[in-house]
Amino acid sequence: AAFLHLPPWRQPFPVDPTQFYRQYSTRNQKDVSMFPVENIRNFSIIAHVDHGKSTLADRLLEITGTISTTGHNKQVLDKLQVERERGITVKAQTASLFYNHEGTNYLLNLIDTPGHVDFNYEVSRSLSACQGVLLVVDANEGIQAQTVANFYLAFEAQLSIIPVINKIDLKNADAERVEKQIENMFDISKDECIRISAKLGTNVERVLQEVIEKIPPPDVSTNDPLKALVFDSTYDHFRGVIANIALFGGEIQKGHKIMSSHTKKTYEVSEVGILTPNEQPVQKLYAGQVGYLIAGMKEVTEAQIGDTLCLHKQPVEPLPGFKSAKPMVFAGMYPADKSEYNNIKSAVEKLTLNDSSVTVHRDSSLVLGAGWRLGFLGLLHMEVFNQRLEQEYNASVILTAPTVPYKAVLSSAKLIKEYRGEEITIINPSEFPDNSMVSAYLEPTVLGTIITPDEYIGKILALCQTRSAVQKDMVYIDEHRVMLKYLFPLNEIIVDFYDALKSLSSGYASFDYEDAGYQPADLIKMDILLNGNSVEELVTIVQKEKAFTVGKTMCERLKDVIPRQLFEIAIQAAIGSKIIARETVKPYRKDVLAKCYGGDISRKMKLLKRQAEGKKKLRKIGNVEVPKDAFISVLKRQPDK
Ligand SMILES: Nc1nc2c(ncn2[C@@H]2O[C@H](COP(=O)(O)OP(=O)(O)OP(=O)(O)O)[C@@H](O)[C@H]2O)c(=O)[nH]1
Repeated sequence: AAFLHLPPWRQPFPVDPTQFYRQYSTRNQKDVSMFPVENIRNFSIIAHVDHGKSTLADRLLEITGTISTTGHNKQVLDKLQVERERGITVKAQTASLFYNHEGTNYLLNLIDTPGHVDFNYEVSRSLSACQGVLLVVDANEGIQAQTVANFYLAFEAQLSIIPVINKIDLKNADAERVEKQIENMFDISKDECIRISAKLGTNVERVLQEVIEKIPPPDVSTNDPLKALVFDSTYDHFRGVIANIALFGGEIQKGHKIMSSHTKKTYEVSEVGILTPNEQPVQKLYAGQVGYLIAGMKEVTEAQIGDTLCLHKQPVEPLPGFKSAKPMVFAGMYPADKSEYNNIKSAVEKLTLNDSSVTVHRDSSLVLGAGWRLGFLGLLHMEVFNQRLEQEYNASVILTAPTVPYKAVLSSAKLIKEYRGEEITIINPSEFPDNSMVSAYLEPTVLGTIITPDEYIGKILALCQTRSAVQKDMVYIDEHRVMLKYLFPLNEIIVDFYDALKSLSSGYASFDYEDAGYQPADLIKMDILLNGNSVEELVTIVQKEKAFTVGKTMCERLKDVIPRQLFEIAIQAAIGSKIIARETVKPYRKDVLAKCYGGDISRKMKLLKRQAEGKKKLRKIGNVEVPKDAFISVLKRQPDK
């Protein structure tokens, strides 16, 4: 009561957020009007994978009383099941924190970001709603490839960067070395680094203070017309589309009639709120704040990420949208059971709303029926998407071997009716145009960054050479660590480059890449035949000079994954009508039941049942049965251990 004469934002903030809600809520609706723009900070945590973003986020949530300290809060912001299982953040999540600093109450909006290279796109999206970032670096591992990539994303977006050195509790922590790296690489004085242990909570409070002191408030005004950037959206089975928004002007509340600048469709707002990290309705959201909005958007395509929402009667100049994500890896997806087509179609639609970086084209295969050709940001992205389909939507699908988008320049486009343009993009190898129609092929390339302890350089150079990579740069970032830059054909790294790099460097080398455009390539189409039948899903585009090796490896791999059957199976790789490699799977010698001597019926039944279950996971090509997961395992250059 002693503070009641003070304006609301000068009042000491209760540590328990439930008190806050009691104090500032009317009929269960929270009120965030007590935070003028100058008391708002919007920031993100960026880091290399596993350097501790999620753990730091948990501590920040606890210190600010957003979540209780009693329960075990392990990576509260990682909500998806795949994220908990794989221990990686896939989908960026947002949380509003309340914090009192030197007598003033602040509203801090924390936007969690994924660390893996495939999800770089989510990082830049999160950054567009922020004015600053915490750049977290592991005190033991030091700067890694993704640290560099993330630093530049933040730097180019002109955000304030607060370097945080995490895990100082580790025995091998060497904060000083990491500070030197930061000074060297990013030109940030080592005095600016904060040394913390997110696990133990050491110095984490200091991080909050720096967020307030070093990151500027958003430069916006409530007096301007409403301008809300949709920076993320999720689909809820019961409530429809929930859009995450950052307000660049004006205010928004229930009942407002709003319009999408993109589609010009209008909606009535039914709820606005903040994320703590669960949805908490508020009466109004004000310029500078970050929160969510529900406005009766039912179609998954309505809440386009990057769209600007405004008042129906007050159209505004839309904010610059996001660079749309560019898919780097394509694969065919088919229902494992054809009758499931419609269920899977709706699951794919819902998942792509949450993950708009996936592109979807309808496709069909002779054997697998109707399906889709999907574009992903990378192989992990593809696996995560597949896993989410299975876990969240109970959908069972067959994924074909991943490929990159090649281009072909047609020599006489006018003569080929199907292709109107001179240059076509091929996202499906089975549609690869014949060499006789093409004057040049082009393949996508990436500029890769590898950071490694110098003892592994020899092995890494050799690996890069086998991947047709061209060295662009090599610098020492401290006495023992080297940063290498290579230009790779994208195709050479999508499947297993990262695994190979990790295993030859005992896990110490890190890798990140960015798009580097197209380059001419000498390409050719290779078929895989099983007893003379071409397997559409295994058609591969290869560099001419590598055709023989790739064909041989694929045949050998297939031999390992195709079970013996009643007859001999010939596995062949062919270019046109020329066979370039062959392996043979010998037929069964014994009947599985021979061992049972006709006596034990229950044992016989068990064997037959096991066989029948095995069959379900097989699919027929001609007369040959192939396990469904064969496609990915065949394309890997190194078999799974
Ligand atoms: N010893 C120690 N371990 C930590 C600390 N902070 C995080 N860790 C551990 O490091 C691992 C990775 O932490 P996360 O918070 O999941 O890392 P992340 O950066 O969010 O990882 P991604 O979401 O995969 O990008 C976990 O096992 C944490 O328990 C710390 O301060 N000290």
